[in-house]
Parts: sequence; C-alpha cells; structure tokens
Amino acid sequence: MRLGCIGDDFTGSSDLANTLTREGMRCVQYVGVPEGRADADVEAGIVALKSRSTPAREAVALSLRALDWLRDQGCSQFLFKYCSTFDSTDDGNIGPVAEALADALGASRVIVCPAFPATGRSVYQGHLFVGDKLLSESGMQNHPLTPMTDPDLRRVLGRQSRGSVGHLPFAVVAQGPDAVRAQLDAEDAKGHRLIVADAVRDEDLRVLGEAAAELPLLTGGSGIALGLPANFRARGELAAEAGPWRGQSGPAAVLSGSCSTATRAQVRDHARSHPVLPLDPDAVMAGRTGAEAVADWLLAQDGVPLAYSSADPADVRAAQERHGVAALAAAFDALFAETARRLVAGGITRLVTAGGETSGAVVEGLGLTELQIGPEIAPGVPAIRAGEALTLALKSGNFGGEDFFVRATSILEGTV
Ligand SMILES: Nc1ncnc2c1ncn2[C@@H]1O[C@H](COP(=O)(O)OP(=O)(O)OP(=O)(O)O)[C@@H](O)[C@H]1O
Ligand SMILES: O=C(O)[C@@H](O)C(=O)CO
Repeated sequence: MRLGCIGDDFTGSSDLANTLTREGMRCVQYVGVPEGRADADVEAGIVALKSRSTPAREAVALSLRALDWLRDQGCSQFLFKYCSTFDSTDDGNIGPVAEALADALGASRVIVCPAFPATGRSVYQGHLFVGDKLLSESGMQNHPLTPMTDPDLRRVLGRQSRGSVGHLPFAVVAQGPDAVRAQLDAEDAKGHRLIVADAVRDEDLRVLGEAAAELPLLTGGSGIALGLPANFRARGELAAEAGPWRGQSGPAAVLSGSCSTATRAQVRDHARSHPVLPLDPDAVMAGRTGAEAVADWLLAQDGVPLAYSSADPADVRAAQERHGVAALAAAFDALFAETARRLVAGGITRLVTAGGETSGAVVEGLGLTELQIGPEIAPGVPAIRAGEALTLALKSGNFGGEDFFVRATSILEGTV
C-alpha cells in the first residue's frame, strides 16, 4: 500500500476512493480500522471512520489507530479526508485530528484544502465557497450538528487548533508547484504548521498534489487527492491498470434518510416513475412502521423501489421537537440497518443509500468490512462491490443529479 487515507465518514470516504480510482490507483475502502493485513495489490487504502461529529478526543484516538494500521501496511504518504464543506465545530474535529496526525508523523507544511470544484466547493483568499455563496450563506450555517457560520477557514481552523494557521494564496498556486513549495517553506518558517490552501479549479488541486509529492501528510476534501496518484506513477510505484468493474444483475432497492435539498429532489424525481414508500417519523417512533414491513414491501416491488424518510426542513424540525434529535436519529439508523439486512437476505444485489449517517448505519448493519471501488456514478460517488453478489452506491446528501437513483442502479448493473 502506498497512500494511506483516513476518512471522517463513510460516504465521504467513498468520495475519496472514487477520485483515487478514477486517477488510476487500486483502492479499497475499509469499514473502521481493519484487524488483519491488506491485500498486497491495494495501492490506496481508505479507513472510513464515523468521527466527524464524535467528541474530539475520540476522533483523535480513532484516527491515530487508523494511522498505525496504515503505517503497518507500508504507506509512505497519508491523507486525512473531511467534508468539502469543512463540517466541524470550534471544538473540532478537523484541527485536533490534523495536529495529532502531524505530531505522529513529524509532519510540517500540512495542506488544508476542502476544495471540490466538480461540486462547486472552492477556496479563495482563505474563504470557502459553495457555488457563488460563502459557506456561511450556503445553508451550511443551519446544519444541525456542525453549523458553519464563518467562511474564513483560517479563523475556523485557528479556533480548533493548538498551533497557528498559515495561508497559501491563489496567486501562488497559479504559478505552479515550485512557487507552492517555496510558499509552504515560508509559512513553515513563520511557525505555521496547518496551511489553508486556495484552489478553485481541478488544475489548482493537481498543482498542490504535485508540490506535495514528498510531504507525509495532506488534509482536505477528495479534491486534494487529484494530483497524488501521478506522483506515485512517476516513481513507478503503481500497477499499469486498475481491475475492471464487474456489473451485478438482480433486484435493486434504494434507502434514503438524507433530508438534503439534492436528495429531496432525487426522491421527487424518482417517485414519478418508480414505486416509493414514505417513512413517517411518528409511525417509526411508535413502532407502527418496522424493518420487516419496509423490507417486505421493497422486495415485492418491480423496478427500482425506494423507501425514504427524507423530509423538508420544517417537518424535520417538528419531528425532532416531538421525539428528540438523538432518539429519532437512532430509530432511523436502526430501521435502515435492519431493513438493509432483510433486503440482502431477501436477494437484493444492488443497494443504493442516500445520506452519510444512513449509509454508515447500513454498511455497519450489513457487517461489511471491505469495499472494492468501481466506476464513478456522479462526482463524489463511486459504484462499490461489497461481496460476491452485492453492490452498493453510498451517496452523500448533497451529491448527484435528479436521476441519481436510476443511474446508480444501472451503473451497478454494468449497463451504463
Ligand atoms: N423525516 C425525518 N424527520 C426527522 N429526522 C430525519 C428524518 N429523516 C431522516 N432524519 C434524520 O436526518 C439525518 C440524515 O442524515 P444523513 O447523514 O443520512 O443525511 P445527510 O445529512 O443529508 O447526508 P450527508 O451527511 O452525506 O450530508 C439522520 O440523522 C436521520 O435520522
Ligand atoms: O466532501 C464531501 O462533500 C463529501 O465527501 C462528504 O464528506 C459529505 O459528507
């Protein structure tokens, strides 16, 4: 294994795996820190954690365990993947985890860059934008767990970190890798270890990747990985070709717990021509809707059936007030996990999930440990093989076009 990655959630980790696979590295996503050794042909290993919103101390401890395992597999470079909208609070977890990994690796000049231009996230003058809006005006200021009210990443990170934070401006990135290396040295000389890097285009991310060829640690969204495979290839450290994708025939189903704008549009679009089953939070909490009934309904449908709890923000808030945020989240996680187990036992071979928490609950519920990465379904979402007869697509809330669910099942089948 050459590149060792630590992702702070499951869908975000598959986003990173998608980028690395597309750029030609043989990639495996591990669910949590694995016990045994990785297969010898894995070039990039991604340990997917659920550490985005846990207390910082837990996130640090888990990330260090993941780092130890990745070091044991022989990796020469490490990447900490967090969300392209920098989801975190003033208590962490991005700063504390980045600093702990840097301590363990003796790393200086640690790039911090959540830019992901294909999905509209760019960093300019140290500020994070979503499309043409500052992060703090993008809707992310209302996120229930990690509200992002300050778009200046240098300040956000400064509040989470022990050390001071530097900046690598766009004007320097635009001059290419030599200028970037010189600026990283200059920031290091000023005592800044974490350095927020501007990037607005994929080519900026490739410049950063090239400049970082010898750095032990990078941090960012999946975009920061764009330029890394070329460094390993230039050193003759990659196999010539990634393994081919093997499509999977058989019945499909979709489970959606994401309430994001993008997912709600996908659910509406899907409902026009496929069977859909809404899951009412009150019925779930009262035990009137259970996994057995949901799975039986899905298994009895033709086409690409969908069960969803996705609801608009006002309904979500009202349900949370009635039942409590944590209790509701736990009930939906348990429902989706058990439904997924019953679907796979009932013969589903193509399973699509929407939402980071929801996908995490499903992957853990199914007891999966290793995910093989296939072709891209949409920016940030790959096709995944999870077993001899099981394929998956794990979609982050905000990703994918309106026809995502059908497109995903077609790509999993190998017909697109
Ligand atoms: N109808 C609903 N009412 C209240 N809460 C809901 C409802 N449906 C889902 N939820 C909760 O909303 C959350 C959805 O989180 P999830 O991470 O799956 O999606 P997301 O936030 O859109 O995705 P991502 O993390 O990838 O951006 C879960 O905690 C779930 O329990
Ligand atoms: O970076 C992103 O936006 C995604 O991979 C993600 O982590 C969303 O939860």
